[in-house]
Amino acid sequence: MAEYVIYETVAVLQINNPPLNVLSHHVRRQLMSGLQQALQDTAVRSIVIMGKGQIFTAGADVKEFGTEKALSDPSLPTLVEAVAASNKPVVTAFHGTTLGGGVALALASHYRLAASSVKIGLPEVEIGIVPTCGVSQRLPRLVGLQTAVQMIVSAQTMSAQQALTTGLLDKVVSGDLLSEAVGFAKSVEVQALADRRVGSRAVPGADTAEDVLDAARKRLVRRSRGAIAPLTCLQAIQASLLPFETGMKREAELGQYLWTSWQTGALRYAFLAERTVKRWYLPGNKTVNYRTAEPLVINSVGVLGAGTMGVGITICLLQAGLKVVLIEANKTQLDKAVTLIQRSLGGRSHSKQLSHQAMQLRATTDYRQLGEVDLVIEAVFEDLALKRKVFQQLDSVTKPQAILATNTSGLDIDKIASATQRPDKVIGTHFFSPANVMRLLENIYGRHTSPETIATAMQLGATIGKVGVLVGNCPGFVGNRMKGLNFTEAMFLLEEGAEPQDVDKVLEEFGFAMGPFRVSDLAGGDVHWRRRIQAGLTTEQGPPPNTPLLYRQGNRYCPLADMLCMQGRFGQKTGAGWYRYESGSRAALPDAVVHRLILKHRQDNGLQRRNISSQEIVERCLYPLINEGFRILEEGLAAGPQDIDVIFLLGFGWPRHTGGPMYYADKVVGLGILLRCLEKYRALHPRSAHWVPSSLLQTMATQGTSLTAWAAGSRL
Ligand SMILES: CCCCCCCC/C=C\C/C=C/C(=O)SCCNC(=O)CCNC(=O)[C@H](O)C(C)(C)COP(=O)(O)OP(=O)(O)OC[C@H]1O[C@@H](n2cnc3c(N)ncnc32)[C@H](O)[C@@H]1OP(=O)(O)O
Repeated sequence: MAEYVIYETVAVLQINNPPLNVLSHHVRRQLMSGLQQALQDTAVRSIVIMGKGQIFTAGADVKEFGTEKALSDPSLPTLVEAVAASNKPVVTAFHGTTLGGGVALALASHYRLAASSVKIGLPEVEIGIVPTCGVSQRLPRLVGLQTAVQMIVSAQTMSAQQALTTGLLDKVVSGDLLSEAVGFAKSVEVQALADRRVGSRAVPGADTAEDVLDAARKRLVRRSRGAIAPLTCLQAIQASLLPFETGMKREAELGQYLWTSWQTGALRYAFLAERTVKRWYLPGNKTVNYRTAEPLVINSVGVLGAGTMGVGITICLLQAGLKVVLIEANKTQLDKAVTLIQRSLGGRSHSKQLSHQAMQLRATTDYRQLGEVDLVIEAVFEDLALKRKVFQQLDSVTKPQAILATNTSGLDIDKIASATQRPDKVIGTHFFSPANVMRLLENIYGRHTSPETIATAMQLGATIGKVGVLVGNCPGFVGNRMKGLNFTEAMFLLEEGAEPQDVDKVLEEFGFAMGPFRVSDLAGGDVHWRRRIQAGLTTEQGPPPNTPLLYRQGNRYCPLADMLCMQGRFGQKTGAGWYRYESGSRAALPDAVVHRLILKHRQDNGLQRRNISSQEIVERCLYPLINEGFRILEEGLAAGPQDIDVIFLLGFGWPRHTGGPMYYADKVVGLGILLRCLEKYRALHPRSAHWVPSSLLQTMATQGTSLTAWAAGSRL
């Protein structure tokens, strides 16, 4: 609700809609009625709008979008224009975070005041809409085009000091906001309003406008990769160069275009899915869930292994204020890791100058130092026998109640747990590289993992700023199990006529930051080669004896990646992989060696080259992965499609504007079309089991059920 209180001649309208004061329909109604009351009351000479609680407002109520309430009277645009039209001075005073619609209210006001700790931002582009309600027209008039473009298109927040410097704020206050705002409102009651209306001003620096807009356009064309909101927002900003009323009309047209686009639905879904997965439960036993399981308190964590992952994990733990004991048997490696960690945390090599966070690190080669930690994360080489040995040791040196987590990216959690006397305290915590940057934490429960252990791993994820997604135990878990199929098909496309750069280009146009071959070169081709060797699919010398080159373990197989690895072409780190890299450069250059290798492979094996369309590349690379997602749901390895989508959005660079693989299948492709497509490719490629449609998909497509609706019904 919004509260209405009079302080002598000042009417104060306070938004009170915990926890984030979002501008839901009932709040807008009360604000509008408060505004009208203040305008009619002759004793009132000025008006203050502010918020109660932690923040001013997180903006429009995203959960209302797509429902009738979003545009019900008074809609946000109507409320904002009523503020702008007020003939009594309106002062917006904000604190905490002020986003989206909150900024719209402020820009329509005559004065803007804020607490010094405020963060101001326009996240609309991230949910695929234009900052309407006059924001795209008033903001450039107030702060100039350059800053407006930066705020609207980057969606980054601004500090109070920055906002003051750019002219967005009139005053930053450090005392009590309510009394400061009331005092300020009184002081401006006699001031004329005409030049306080932002809409009546001209955009400053209009002479350089074209340059600013052109530069921004070029940047966005390069970066947007199929997302329509950023460039549409830029068009709206450009309209601020027109007379205000004309610009407002243009803003409304562009606003309508995005408001009704499928991409805003997908982006909103992604926003909510990231929050939904926190409400975890076991798909096979819903009584075990985030409400019923209590996490243990974790103050100190051991990290075992100081390679790239171990270092990244240590950095996030220290950044979250936890104490860390880092164990590495190789002293040189340990010293190198400590330097990297200290550098990353802003400390220097002498302990006196270390940052407080870095001082919470104890680095040692001695396992026994793990005796007092509450939880250990093992990050040694990806080898089951090694991990089992390590877990046996951990079991003997750590206190009995300590949780033992493994950062495996696909090994069997139960097999690792069975090396200990405490399988209930063993869990998978799969970080993504670079671990201190990537926001995903895939948590994998084994057969014996206790609810308390799961709750602790999920809580730890939140503590270190990650989005934890709980999944069941299977080879590759959810992410790598699905992703593997994308690369398999990408390689088959090479056998049939494509080049690595063709496949990468199409998937980059679809929205991925990098196509599968560039990703493979970045990650290092040897990682998966070792896994294929361990799985008996290949050997260091080529196919296992008596094995046909193009078939392994009953399925079609492409040996091209193995052939590259046998030549020592592991990707960027060796200067060559699917592409070549000139010294010190990360630019992937098409390589004649690879071209000839593919050509020879086709010739040697009688594989016919044909032209492959972009559509086929998308279908071949993405649909098997999605089909596997349905299988994962069917097998009860993920609680819902949101969990799978969040894994792909945050761990694999899946383009956010498509919502994730499961949302994309459900809402963009359509389950019926997906099913028919899988059946078509199954007929063409009968030796690839991944084209066999999952029964869940078949049932849903046949019954015309929506995956998202099905999932919404089952979520806790
Ligand atoms: C005819 C032409 C068409 C034009 C129509 C015009 C209509 C008006 C439209 C446009 C103008 C205005 C636009 C906007 O304001 S868009 C909304 C902008 N705001 C956001 O995107 C806010 C995003 N929120 C955040 O970034 C964070 O939540 C945070 C930084 C504010 C707080 O973070 P944190 O403390 O970590 O909390 P959570 O993120 O976990 O959130 C807690 C809880 O609150 C829910 N929530 C957050 N923001 C919103 C919101 N804006 N609306 C509704 N609900 C919100 C969040 O989902 C969590 O709830 P849970 O899912 O149930 O756990």
